[in-house]
Amino acid sequence: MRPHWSQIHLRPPRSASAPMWTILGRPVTCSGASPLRLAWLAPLSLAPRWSSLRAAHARAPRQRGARRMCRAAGLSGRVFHGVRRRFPEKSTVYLTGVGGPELEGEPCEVVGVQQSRWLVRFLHPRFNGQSALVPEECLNFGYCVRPVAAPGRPGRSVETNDPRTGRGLAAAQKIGQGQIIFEESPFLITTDDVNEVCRAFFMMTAQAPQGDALGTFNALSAGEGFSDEAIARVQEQAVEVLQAAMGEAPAEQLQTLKDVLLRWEANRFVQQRPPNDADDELRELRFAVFAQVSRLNHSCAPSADVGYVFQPFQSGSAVPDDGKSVVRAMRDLDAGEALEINYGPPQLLEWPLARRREFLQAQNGFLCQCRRCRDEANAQRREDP
Ligand SMILES: C[S@@+](CC[C@H](N)C(=O)[O-])C[C@H]1O[C@@H](n2cnc3c(N)ncnc32)[C@H](O)[C@@H]1O
Repeated sequence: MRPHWSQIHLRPPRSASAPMWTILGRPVTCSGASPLRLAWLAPLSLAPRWSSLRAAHARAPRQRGARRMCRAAGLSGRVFHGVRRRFPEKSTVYLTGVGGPELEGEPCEVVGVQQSRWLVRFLHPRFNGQSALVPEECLNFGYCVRPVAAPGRPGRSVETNDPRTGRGLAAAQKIGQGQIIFEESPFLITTDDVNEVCRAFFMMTAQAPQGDALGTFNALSAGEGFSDEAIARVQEQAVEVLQAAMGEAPAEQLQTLKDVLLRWEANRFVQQRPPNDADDELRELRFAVFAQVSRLNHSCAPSADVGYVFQPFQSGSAVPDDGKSVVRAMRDLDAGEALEINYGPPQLLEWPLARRREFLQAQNGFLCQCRRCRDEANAQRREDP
């Protein structure tokens, strides 16, 4: 019989060889490798419910201009479906309202779903890699760093460079309208909290050189065309993160975090499940960064489109490719034609030049230099010298 949550008291293991938790005062020993089935973690009576968790998230300080409603994105290669939520494999999640104050905010890695609970592995070394089963209302998503996988259907796109828009992609061959150009899973997924972005960066740094995520991230655009206003906002965020963590913002660390946040801002894609995906009750807003998709430039006359594949919700299972991004041709493309997407809402394509540029400057931090904008700006200058 399972003990009631109030009878469970969890303590960090006393030694590396004999990790120990106590239930009703009796020590429970488990091997670090196997999940600690007995010590399932039940919520405290005052644990926040779904609704309050959601409200708390909504109340959390948001970055100005953090949301780009425009760009759809994928999740990761393999996603676990829980009772009502999905977490990419190896997500870092934080415990909340479970096991007592010493476990509040404890970071764990998602391993899977069992018996309608999430199987998580404690990340802190004092837990010796032990696992626990946790009710899903006691988990908050933080970030996920994944190995960089080669995009599906290689050879259909090539890298390009343009002094106005930076590096980009072009069709490597003729591609028919509606055809898939490539598919890709992101290597970095975060919430819209800059602290989580910085934590993810430190995890990528710790994994290097084994992991390729750091190198891939550093090779992405650092928001080269960003306006002074956008740079000042990112600088403010980096100072806040450092002051909260260290009480000061030394110049070297400040520059590092500023670069990290600029890269993230320039390359993240908003991921949110469609509203009709009713099973996924907590439709959390997540940001995804890709090795290839993040190379797609914006155009006000786009040639490509990014969509994503969402598998039907199946509680308690892992689904490969759920949320994977799929890049398709919006029209027939010749070899060498630029692959460009619309970073804005669909109606942006109907707006006049000034409104489009204003929107992209405010939401994405750069002055649009796509062919259509340049042509229209030149035409206006000729008409109104
Ligand atoms: C997702 S990245 C695209 C790849 C990027 N050009 C690179 O060099 O890696 C977005 C960044 O590319 C640049 N960019 C994309 N589309 C642009 C456009 N239409 N006009 C000017 N800059 C653009 C901006 O610097 C933007 O922050």
